[in-house]
Amino acid sequence: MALSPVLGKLVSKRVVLASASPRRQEILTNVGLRFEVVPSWFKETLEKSSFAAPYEYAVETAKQKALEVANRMHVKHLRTPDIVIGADTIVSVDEQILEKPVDKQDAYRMLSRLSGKEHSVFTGVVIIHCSSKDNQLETEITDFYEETKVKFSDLSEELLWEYIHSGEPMDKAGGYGIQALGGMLVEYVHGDFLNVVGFPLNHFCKKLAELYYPPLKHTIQHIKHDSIPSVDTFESLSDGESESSSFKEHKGASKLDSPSGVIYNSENSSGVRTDSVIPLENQNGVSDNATKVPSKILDLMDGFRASKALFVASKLKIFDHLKKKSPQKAADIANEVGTSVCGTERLLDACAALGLLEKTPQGYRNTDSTNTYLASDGEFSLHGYIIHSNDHLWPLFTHLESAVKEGSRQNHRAFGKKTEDLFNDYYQSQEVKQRFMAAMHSIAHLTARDVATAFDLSEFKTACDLGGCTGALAHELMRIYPNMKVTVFDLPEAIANTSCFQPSEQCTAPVTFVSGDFFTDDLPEADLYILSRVLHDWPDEKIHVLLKKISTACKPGSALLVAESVLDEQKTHPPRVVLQSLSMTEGKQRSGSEYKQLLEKYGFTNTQIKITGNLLDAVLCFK
Ligand SMILES: Cc1cn([C@@H]2O[C@H](COP(=O)(O)OP(=O)(O)OP(=O)(O)O)[C@@H](O)[C@H]2O)c(=O)[nH]c1=O
Repeated sequence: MALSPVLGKLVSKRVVLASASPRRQEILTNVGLRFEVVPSWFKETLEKSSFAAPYEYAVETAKQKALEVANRMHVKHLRTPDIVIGADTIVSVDEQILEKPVDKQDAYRMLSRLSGKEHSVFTGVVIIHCSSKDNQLETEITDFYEETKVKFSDLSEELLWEYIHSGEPMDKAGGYGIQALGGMLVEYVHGDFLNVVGFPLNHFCKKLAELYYPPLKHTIQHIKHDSIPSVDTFESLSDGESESSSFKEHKGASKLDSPSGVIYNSENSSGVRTDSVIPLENQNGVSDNATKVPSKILDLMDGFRASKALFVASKLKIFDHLKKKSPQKAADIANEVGTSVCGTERLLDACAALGLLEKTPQGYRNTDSTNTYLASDGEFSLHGYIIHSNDHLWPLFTHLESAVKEGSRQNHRAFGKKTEDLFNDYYQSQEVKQRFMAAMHSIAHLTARDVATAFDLSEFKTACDLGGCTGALAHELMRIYPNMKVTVFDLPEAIANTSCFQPSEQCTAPVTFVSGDFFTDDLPEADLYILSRVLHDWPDEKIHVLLKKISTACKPGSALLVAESVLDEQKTHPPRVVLQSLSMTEGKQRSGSEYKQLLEKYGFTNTQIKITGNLLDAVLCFK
């Protein structure tokens, strides 16, 4: 893809996204940018009336968010990032600035104000280049904003409330998400769609192009433009140039201090006439028709190497060793792990290249996210799921060609077993059972908070998590809703092995574990039943038995909470979920409307869907 040359400039840098917004993370991840997420603690409380224009407020808020993270990392974590990116999205209507609603009433006020009208969405973006001199943080700040105009249809009260009850508005500026259900409210969009979603990617790439490939004096011509330079400014740039043209060497020629005398005007996207400068060719003299590197395809070609490097480093517990002691040299790690020095060094370098480790002259060390997600004792460790991916999914995926030809799961080829019964497979050996439970625990623990808070569940006094395995979600529910009693109902083989997954500090009443088979045994009584990562695994006949049973067990007013990754209506997004389907289980991944239809068939109504931005979404329906 043509965007890669400029993003490629960031590959060797420690890039930090100072934002908790899952949408920003996704937009940047989707174009292959590698970065660490450090959400900002800056409170969005700047006095709005002190800004002459709404975009100035968004830019200043973005700047404060990013500066807070840069300072905190420098002072507290003693790790100065190279680049911190901050952003702030606001909605502006009738000269008012709307941020995220504080509650449903607030969402109602915002959405009724937007109904039938055109409004502007501004995202302010700040790119901070950081360095440390004499232990002082030095920053060079680049900022810009983007405006997109959006018009809503007239919204009926009923539609408005139904939308608010979906839970979608709550973490979104203006109280809507154009990328999901909120898209249905929109009559037209003028401008960059991704800007509305939370990050103006196109403008960001242009800005980087401007910073990293500043035009040289002899190759520029002055042209009058109606807007910012065309996308060719960065599309035509090859990545083949040497590192000497990186930002550091060229920063003198950037807008901050331009030796060529070229001043880059402050930009806007709303058609204000500005003088701007575009290069006739990039500074390598590479012409526009030079071969472009299809980076997305190359990334896909190499994806298996990256996955396997992660799997092997996890299996060898390298991240655990580095969490206990760092920095460490390759030879020391090889010695501890019992591997070859040359092989270990290559693996460690690969992990550093992938952004999982930092390589310093003193040795290798984990990044913060590696400590959190990859060390096996990290609070939100994915270790169990990674080992499951290596030992179970990898062999299955090596037979993908046969799976596609035959349309069936490849257990027999991958494991020499004819059985299609996933759970019998898993529970036959103690080792496989523990691995499978650790994998399920990883995902359940990581997603528990978002699933438990997707809806206000405080009205339910008793809940039963069917197939709740280690009880990760059950514990989180009891922590969040202290008046709720939660039972986990799962196969005896699973219940017998839950003890090592229980939280060390029990700050709530204990979760009750009951063993049984949800297809054949009576279900424990509850006001709220939960099916987390169950429905996608089973064929329709089994789902029929299960949902019929739950529906019968539910009293009027009881509810069912389904936690699954919900596909978009086209069933091509999120790609992670679409790819999961290739395992060829007898079940399937479903879109929001498919879940709604399925649940309605069993007498559940008022279905609400919350896309959480985490690995699992939540669907709540009532009997
Ligand atoms: C209009 C619109 C907004 N959003 C989201 O609204 C949040 C804005 O809030 P923010 O303060 O800029 O960001 P945040 O989520 O609080 O994160 P942080 O950067 O940590 O402050 C961001 O999430 C955006 O995606 C959507 O997802 N879709 C839309 O159509």
